[in-house]
Amino acid sequence: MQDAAISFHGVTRRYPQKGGSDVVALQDINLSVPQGAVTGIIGRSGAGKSTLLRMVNGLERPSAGTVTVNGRDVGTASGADLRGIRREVGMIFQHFNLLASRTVAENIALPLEIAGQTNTAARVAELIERVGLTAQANRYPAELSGGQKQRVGIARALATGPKVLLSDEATSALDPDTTRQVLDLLARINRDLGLTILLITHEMAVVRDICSHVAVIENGQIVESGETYAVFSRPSHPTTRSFLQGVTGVTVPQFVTARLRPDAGAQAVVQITFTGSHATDPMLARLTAERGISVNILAGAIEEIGDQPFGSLIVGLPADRLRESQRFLEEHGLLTEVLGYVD
Ligand SMILES: Nc1ncnc2c1ncn2[C@@H]1O[C@H](COP(=O)(O)OP(=O)(O)OP(=O)(O)O)[C@@H](O)[C@H]1O
Repeated sequence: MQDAAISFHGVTRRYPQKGGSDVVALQDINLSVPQGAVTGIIGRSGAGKSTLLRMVNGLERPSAGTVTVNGRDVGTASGADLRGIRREVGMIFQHFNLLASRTVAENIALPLEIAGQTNTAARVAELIERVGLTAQANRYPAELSGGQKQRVGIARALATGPKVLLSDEATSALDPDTTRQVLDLLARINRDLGLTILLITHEMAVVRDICSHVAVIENGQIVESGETYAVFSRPSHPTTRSFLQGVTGVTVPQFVTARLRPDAGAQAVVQITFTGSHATDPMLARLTAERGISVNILAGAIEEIGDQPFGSLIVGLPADRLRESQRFLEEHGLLTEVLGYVD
């Protein structure tokens, strides 16, 4: 097992309210963020994501429980200890938080200056090159696109050589193409520097694209967590299922949904999910060849999730052979879910 870079043990955060009961932002959070992985925390607005993230660099303190970063307790750290932890934890933000009066290079140099370094030029140049902004080094934030601003944010977060990078909805203000480029950059940094990344998002597509691990948070509690492909292929909580709708690349075609019924019909419409080594197995062909069951493929997609092939097919199967087909497919490592029936 990988070591945990960040651990939450029984973490609760209450906000006292004047003349009322406390707001419980987080309740008994237990979570292990693996070293060197990209982990996503996904949840709706108000679920507790920001509170959770801000505990990792000590901007928030637990009301109960402990948060450790590389084995050091953040919740009780102060002074030099807390500064030491913060140097190991970089952070990027949805609205970039750049200083408008400083150029790209000067923004990136800022954390180095704060750390007391004077000869920053070579380090800044290296960071600028890493994020692909060499041509923009002397521009001001107002002269940059959103994606370029976030690249500056990333370079600035990396300046002091952190071991952990926190991302607070870093792509939420960006268009899909730019989002893709920024996520690619984060994935590359994770690979090249072995940096642990913990990100919060409300978009499952972000999790699909770069997270090897995911935790789903709702009402201050983690309702599901694990390796991304495992959670995607077997979501157990309704919130996870609703986040997954539309991001696994396959939806029931309109001509089928229009006729879909929840009860009986001649054909069962079944979603088949396959992951890892099963992705390329020709199981449907075998279902036909070995059992004489005809399979009507309605939609399908294969993508890569958490570095694993992840496929999803929607097929029609004869309703009177449904049980047998499901058993055959499940025995061979595929997951099946009946979506409804058509005549
Ligand atoms: N300083 C505070 N005082 C009182 N309540 C707070 C405070 N900060 C957060 N909360 C409450 O704690 C809960 C969790 O908030 P948090 O900001 O962590 O959620 P979130 O998932 O990050 O939401 P969003 O995506 O909208 O930022 C919410 O009910 C929020 O109103």
